[in-house]
Amino acid sequence: MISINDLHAGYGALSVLFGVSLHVAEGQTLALIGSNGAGKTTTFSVLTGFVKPRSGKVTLNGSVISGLTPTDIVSMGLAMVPEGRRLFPSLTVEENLMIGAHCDRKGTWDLQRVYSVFPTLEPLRKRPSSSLSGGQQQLVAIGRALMSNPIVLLCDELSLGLSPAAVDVVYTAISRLRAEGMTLIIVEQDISRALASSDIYACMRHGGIPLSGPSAGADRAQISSAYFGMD
Ligand SMILES: Nc1ncnc2c1ncn2[C@@H]1O[C@H](COP(=O)(O)OP(=O)(O)OP(=O)(O)O)[C@@H](O)[C@H]1O
Repeated sequence: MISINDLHAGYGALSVLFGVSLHVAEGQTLALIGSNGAGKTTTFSVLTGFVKPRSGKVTLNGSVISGLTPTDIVSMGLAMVPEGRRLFPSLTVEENLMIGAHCDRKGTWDLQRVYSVFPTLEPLRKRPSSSLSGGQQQLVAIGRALMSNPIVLLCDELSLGLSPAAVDVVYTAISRLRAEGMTLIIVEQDISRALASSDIYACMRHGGIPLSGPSAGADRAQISSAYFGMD
């Protein structure tokens, strides 16, 4: 479904990614975990076309997407829920959702399907997004990304700044999407939450992936060692 092969990337003189390779099969959820500065956001920036890789290749459903523009990458079927949600506060829920549909990619996601998967949004559809709770706003941000009919959805730190109750709401939404067969890559700092919400995990450190594997039965101590760089 999505394959990332030996990706190297950075900013000017700074090298950040040193040979990142990941593969996510159709319907799988990958949790990308790692401490601050490990390179998770940079990986997402390369996947979405905002940072050009220095070398390496990303393929989506067999087509090379690395090096394409962000607009072309969305059209090819890769969408992202950005850290901090980035909704238009004065626009209504429905207007925010419709922004995701502008790429005109054909598929089964439309307003009706978003409301059926996230039923709490429908009664709020005429409300400005700024009047919603943090958890509800995160659902709008996820719904907006779905409106582009992605093959793969990237979610960057969905729980950041949310109350524990709101985080539960958001991860219930993620489990619904998994049940719908969506292919997901989530960045999540909470290791327990990340493992509980994914099929496979990859632990990132210093721009590489020292540890990866199935989430079920993953060795927490080994992950903590890779996460914090302990031997
Ligand atoms: N736009 C940028 N320009 C220059 N350096 C950057 C830029 N964005 C990130 N970096 C640097 O790249 C490295 C990796 O950062 P990145 O944001 O990818 O890590 P991260 O794992 O997502 O961490 P965090 O959880 O803090 O977002 C860090 O050293 C960071 O300072």
